[in-house]
Amino acid sequence: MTWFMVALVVVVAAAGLLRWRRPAWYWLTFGASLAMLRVLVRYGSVMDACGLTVPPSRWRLAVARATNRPVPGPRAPRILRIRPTRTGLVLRLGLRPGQDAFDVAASCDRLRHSFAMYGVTSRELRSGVVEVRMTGYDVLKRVQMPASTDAGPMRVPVALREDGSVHYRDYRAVPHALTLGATESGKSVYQRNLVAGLAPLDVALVGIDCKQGVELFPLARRFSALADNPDAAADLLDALVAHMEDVYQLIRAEQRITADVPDAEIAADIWSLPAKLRPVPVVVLVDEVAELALYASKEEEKRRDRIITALARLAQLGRAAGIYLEICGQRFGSELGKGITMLRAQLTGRTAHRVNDESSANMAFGDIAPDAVLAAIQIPTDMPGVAITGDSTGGWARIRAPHTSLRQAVNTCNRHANRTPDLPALAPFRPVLGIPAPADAPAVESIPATA
Ligand SMILES: Nc1ncnc2c1ncn2[C@@H]1O[C@H](COP(=O)(O)OP(=O)(O)OP(=O)(O)O)[C@@H](O)[C@H]1O
Repeated sequence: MTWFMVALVVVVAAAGLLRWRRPAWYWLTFGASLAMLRVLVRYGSVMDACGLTVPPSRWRLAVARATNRPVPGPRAPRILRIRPTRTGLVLRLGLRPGQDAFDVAASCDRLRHSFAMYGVTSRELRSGVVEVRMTGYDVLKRVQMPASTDAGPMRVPVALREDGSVHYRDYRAVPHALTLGATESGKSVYQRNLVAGLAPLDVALVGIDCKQGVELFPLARRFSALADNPDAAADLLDALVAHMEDVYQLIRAEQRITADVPDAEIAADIWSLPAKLRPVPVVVLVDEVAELALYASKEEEKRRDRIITALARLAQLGRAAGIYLEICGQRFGSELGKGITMLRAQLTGRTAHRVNDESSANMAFGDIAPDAVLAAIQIPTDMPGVAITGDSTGGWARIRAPHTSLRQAVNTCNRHANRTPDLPALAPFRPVLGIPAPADAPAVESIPATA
């Protein structure tokens, strides 16, 4: 038995050294320490080969000459810290004079091959310090979120980034977001992860699901208001605008500005109100947004204008009142009529799942991160759930949400049903719980008689 264990350890370690395919379990057992050894042993020569070294400084040359010692070699960035993680390694490098973060970013692919890692990415932490993240295997193939994450009051972990770090949806940093993707690209699973992440928090969930409620109604126990058709959605959005105005009145009443109130204590949004007075924040999830913007008659056109105006007002003014928009759809461009591009401009967070054409990717990233457009159209069809996420800083990353089934999301919502707040303004839209009446089966045409 002992010999068998020794042989197993040797074979697995050899697999790592010989660069065979390394799955996640391999990485967790041996990979991290072997990779750390490999990086430390080869660091100087790899950096030199990748063009990440600088010639020795003048004073070092002078000291060598004065002391009659050999000429010092080129110098690589200093390793400030090396840390093994669940998915790979994180290196913190101190740049030498003359180097910049772009040099390291441009060499990531060379570093990946040289250190035999699956992926290497870099980002500047502060002037002169760059963080290089290395992953040992494809972390997006089968997403496993870490057991502990850095969640916050309005910050939920929703996906894993390709560099192994957790992708958060932080409503206070990025209040409104747009999620696009072709059919079967993984939008609903992403939205389900969001709902499951928000369910345990002190937040009201409001849903508009124009697929007749099939995605959001099973999660109804955790929702304070739901609408499953454009008529109900128009009324619900008007009620939300009225709620927003009430919250603003409350903030005004609490400001009580006098000469002796320090600037920092003047409330300008719900988060600066005392906790006992603070209205509960509201996250509005809209699935298949294009359905709200389509119309076939004059009446429907009026309803459409009402919906888009209310959404634009919530996007413009909602943040301070604690109302956050999460809009999902297949396309969201100017062909949906007036007001759409104005509304889109307010949606800071952008996520694009697989899209069928460049113009759909442009709707998500054309105005903020043009190089993310190419990445979005390259997502393969056999990887549903993989998405590109970007923000107004121009940065973007490849992410994938863990596969959460509808059953798991329903269980999470039911477990936290007692947290569902009652919002008087939205009371008429509170979902009625119970088993819905069976729907009539679609009529089947009789088979024509044949001779
Ligand atoms: N993160 C993921 N990991 C693994 N599989 C996924 C992931 N996301 C989605 N899928 C799979 O992809 C398929 C489509 O997902 P989903 O229903 O979320 O797509 P969609 O974009 O909402 O499609 P539609 O617009 O037609 O409703 C599902 O079978 C789902 O199991």
